[in-house]
Amino acid sequence: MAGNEATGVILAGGKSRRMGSDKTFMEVGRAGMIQIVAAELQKVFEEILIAGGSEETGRRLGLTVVADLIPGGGPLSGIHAALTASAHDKCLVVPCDMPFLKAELAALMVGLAQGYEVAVPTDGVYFQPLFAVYDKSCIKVIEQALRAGRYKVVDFYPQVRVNYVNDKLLGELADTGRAFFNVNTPKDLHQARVMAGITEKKREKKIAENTVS
Ligand SMILES: Nc1nc2c(ncn2[C@@H]2O[C@H](COP(=O)(O)OP(=O)(O)OP(=O)(O)O)[C@@H](O)[C@H]2O)c(=O)[nH]1
Ligand SMILES: [Mg+2]
Repeated sequence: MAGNEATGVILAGGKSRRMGSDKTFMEVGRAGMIQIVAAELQKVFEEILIAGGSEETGRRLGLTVVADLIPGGGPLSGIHAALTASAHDKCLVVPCDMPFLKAELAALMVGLAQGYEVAVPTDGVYFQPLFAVYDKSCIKVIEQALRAGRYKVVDFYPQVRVNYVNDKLLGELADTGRAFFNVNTPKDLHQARVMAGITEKKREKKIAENTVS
């Protein structure tokens, strides 16, 4: 899978307000969400950075944590810091609370970002700015947005070259509803655990039936 020419970034500098306590390592299936996300990205990226969060998170994962350089802008601050620190020009940015994301989709997005400054999935109405690829050439524009208090990630898109990727294209590779499922509330966490459990049971059934090895 093509990913060697890009850096994987996991955003982890949030306050988990809706969850009520730090959601980073909350378990879905067999591991903490950020551990699942890191393991999936490791299939594609040699360099993975954690944007925001504690040094302890980095130690537990064996990954480098980069602190927000212009704090207070939410995920946009994390994207900015990661682009500044990454070894590669392009960063595939994901949140720590997307436990069913797929490496195949990450690799596809990196490929679709070639020749663009941003590649973002869209259904024509909504964007997935936190499953998107950003180029270092966005740093200046993002910095201006942060300094002006324009924190909504998609707001800087009109200023750069964006590949708006029809999410039907991603849907050919994986169930995007599942892959982009985002755990924000205790209810979402419960649902994610149910989703993980169902799959696990299906897998065990398949193993029992000898249809997978
Ligand atoms: N580096 C960095 N990451 C952030 C920041 N704010 C949010 N994130 C991350 O961005 C991703 C999406 O944010 P949310 O799902 O809203 O997470 P959150 O901000 O912890 O949750 P709420 O407080 O409930 O909004 C998560 O992976 C967060 O950890 C920030 O200020 N800096
Ligand atoms: Mg979220």
